[in-house]
Amino acid sequence: MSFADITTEDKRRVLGEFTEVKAEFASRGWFAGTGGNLSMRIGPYSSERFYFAVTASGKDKTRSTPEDFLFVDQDGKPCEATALKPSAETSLHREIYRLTGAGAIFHIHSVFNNIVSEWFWERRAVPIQGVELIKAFNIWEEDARIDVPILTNYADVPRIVPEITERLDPRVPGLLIRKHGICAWGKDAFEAKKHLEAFEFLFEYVYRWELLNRGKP
Ligand SMILES: CSCCC(=O)C(=O)COP(=O)(O)O
Ligand SMILES: [Zn+2]
Repeated sequence: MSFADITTEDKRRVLGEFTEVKAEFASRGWFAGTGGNLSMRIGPYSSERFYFAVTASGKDKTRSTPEDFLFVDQDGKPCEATALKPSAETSLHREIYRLTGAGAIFHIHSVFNNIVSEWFWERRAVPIQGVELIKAFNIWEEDARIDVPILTNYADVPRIVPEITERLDPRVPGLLIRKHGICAWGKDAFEAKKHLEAFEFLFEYVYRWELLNRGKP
């Protein structure tokens, strides 16, 4: 199946859902300074061939316009004639889709995700244990522990890709990039949003817990 076989109705459905999620994240202040990018997969999937809608690069993502998204293929190449440029971080989305077959990937910058990524940089992971919201990742064991990987924030974005390949943990639907932000994903937009919200809650928890424990005897 090629991109041409995807129905207009399907494209409208994806873009409708996409527009809603983007507006919701904008209302939370998750796109400061044009930072952040979102993608949603469309059509059938194989790790060698897939398509997704992605936010256009450099846009003010707090606004809704007819030029907010474009469709690209597994190589990040536009599927239709367009003057829009895909997100500068499309290579991260491509690799996560290739490895996981996810249905949506959301990347946002927040103060809490930036701070914890620096605080735990020497460990290359943020450890989180026993907090209820770990269950949002469908991890139900008693006192579960997860380690959220932290990747190097290379200015040349494609250089981050091999670290995704190496560090992605199938149990943990998110990756931090040092002093940059998080990519969180799920089988569809609903699940990717749930995961992103859970990560942001957990990062704020970790931040506050570390602060509270400074100087504790
Ligand atoms: C001004 S933020 C720097 C780029 C970035 O990290 C980001 O998330 C937005 O890049 P895009 O190309 O997707 O607009
Ligand atoms: Zn970013």
